[in-house]
Amino acid sequence: MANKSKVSLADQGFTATDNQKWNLGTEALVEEALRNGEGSLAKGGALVVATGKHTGRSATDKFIVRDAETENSVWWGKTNVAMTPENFAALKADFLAALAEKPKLYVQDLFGGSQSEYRVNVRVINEFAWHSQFIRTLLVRPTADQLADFAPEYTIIDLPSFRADPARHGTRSETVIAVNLTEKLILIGGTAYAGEMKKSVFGILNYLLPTKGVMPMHCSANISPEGETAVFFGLSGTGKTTLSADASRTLIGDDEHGWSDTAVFNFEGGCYAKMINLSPEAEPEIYATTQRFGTVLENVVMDADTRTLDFADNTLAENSRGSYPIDFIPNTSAENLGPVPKNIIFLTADAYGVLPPIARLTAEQAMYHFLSGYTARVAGTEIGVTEPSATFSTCFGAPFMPRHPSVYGNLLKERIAKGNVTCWLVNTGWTGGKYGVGNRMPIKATRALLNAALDGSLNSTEFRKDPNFGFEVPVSVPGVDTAILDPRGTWADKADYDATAQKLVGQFIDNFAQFEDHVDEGVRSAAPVRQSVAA
Ligand SMILES: Nc1ncnc2c1ncn2[C@@H]1O[C@H](COP(=O)(O)OP(=O)(O)O)[C@@H](O)[C@H]1O
Ligand SMILES: C=C(OP(=O)(O)O)C(=O)O
Ligand SMILES: [Mn+2]
Repeated sequence: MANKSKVSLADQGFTATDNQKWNLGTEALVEEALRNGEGSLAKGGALVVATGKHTGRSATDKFIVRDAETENSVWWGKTNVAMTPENFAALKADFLAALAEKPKLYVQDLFGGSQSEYRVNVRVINEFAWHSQFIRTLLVRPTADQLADFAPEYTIIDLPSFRADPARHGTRSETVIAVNLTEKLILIGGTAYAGEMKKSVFGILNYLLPTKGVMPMHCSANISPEGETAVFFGLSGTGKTTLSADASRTLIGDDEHGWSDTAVFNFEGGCYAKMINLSPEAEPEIYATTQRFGTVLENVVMDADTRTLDFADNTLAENSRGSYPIDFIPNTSAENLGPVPKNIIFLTADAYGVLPPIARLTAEQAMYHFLSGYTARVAGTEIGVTEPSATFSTCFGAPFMPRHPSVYGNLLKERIAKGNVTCWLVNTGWTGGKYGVGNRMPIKATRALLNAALDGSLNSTEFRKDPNFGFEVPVSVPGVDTAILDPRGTWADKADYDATAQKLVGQFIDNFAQFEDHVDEGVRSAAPVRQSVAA
């Protein structure tokens, strides 16, 4: 069969149908998906699919096998949850039995990582053609020559129809993402959310690269016309993908990067953008990707007759997504890298409306915020529930970081200490009051503030010190409504602002207790300050 690898599934010890589709390209995979009834075509040619129950990652169903390899190298706790080798063995046996039953399989041999010295060979075995299309879009596609002698190092078996058994497999539910770093095997079952696959590969690289002197980062990255790189850290929904796609800057990538001694490089070959309320005016580059063949749209609602897309419709998911090859964005780096960064941005979507839209951080404050990894989620979809809830996810990506946060933190510390980098905190969340009272920060305002920070012009303006957080906040920025720069001023009820700010300060301090012993006094004293607030 064309494109079949020199290492067969049988060579890997897997029993499988002969009906294997190896390294199919976009046209063949989309045709397969349509023929299998997995999805339909939208106006312009994008493939539209629905995932069913799981429309986002199942963070609480993810496990790492705890064995000699991982016992002392993984940071066990709430996010990295252990699976016993015995449970994994049972799960693997059941996965292989399920695999043997599939009438057809899609296999892709891909790279995790764009740079040859820092990448892993990943084989992904899929039940769905659209998943095969997704992962070959998101990972890096080998050339024909590279495929000819490709040997898989890590293997992902992705079977959405598999149902895990908590009694037999030690899982929490029927859904499972089980990572075995010794066997170099990842088993994904009971979910059709495609993002699990790409974030699993991210987890492998986050495990491996610190030992090679590379800092792996949950961030987007782009380059100014002058050749200066900026990286944008942030948890899901804070704006990495949105803000990194900017016609005036060259995109390196939207989600996963490594910072070596000489460069910031992409791990991936594609992007995965949020589609909810996507606006052609605010996000023209991303919108354009939805109107063409090769893009996969996950849980976007479409009119069956006209095939027009309705990005405002959240009936299938709030987390609707579009995946597309990186070169669907007009201005991208051909080498998938840029120089080491001049600016580091921490994006946070503060639903409390407490943080300013932009603040400049000292090196110690940057470490404090990196280890904290704050964002705030809106309270959910229940009517009348308007209280936001704080989320602290260390390194702005706890679910993907197998090692102790201090491993990643120390890599950042070394890099900041080399100098020549400015760190910023950017609130893409609420202004004019908390969620339910105020509004989401206009994308235009965020972009204008970022541009001023990144072109250096902001550095020469006047700053004030934030009384709660101690960082510096610009007083006025050309082209931006001065009023939004001071969040307290945007709140109708100042006492409510002060109380809400102090509530958030308290949550930061409580969360940071776990890191106190891992940082020096400088970072400890970069904490926000508790103040007595008049009742
Ligand atoms: N000021 C803002 N900055 C960035 N994104 C914003 C802003 N206001 C609203 N949004 C919306 O928030 C979402 C950010 O999502 P995305 O960029 O995909 O985040 P991430 O890549 O960090 O998960 C998008 O749907 C975007 O349209
Ligand atoms: C794909 C994801 O990443 P992000 O939301 O950060 O873009 C995800 O968290 O599932
Ligand atoms: Mn993203």
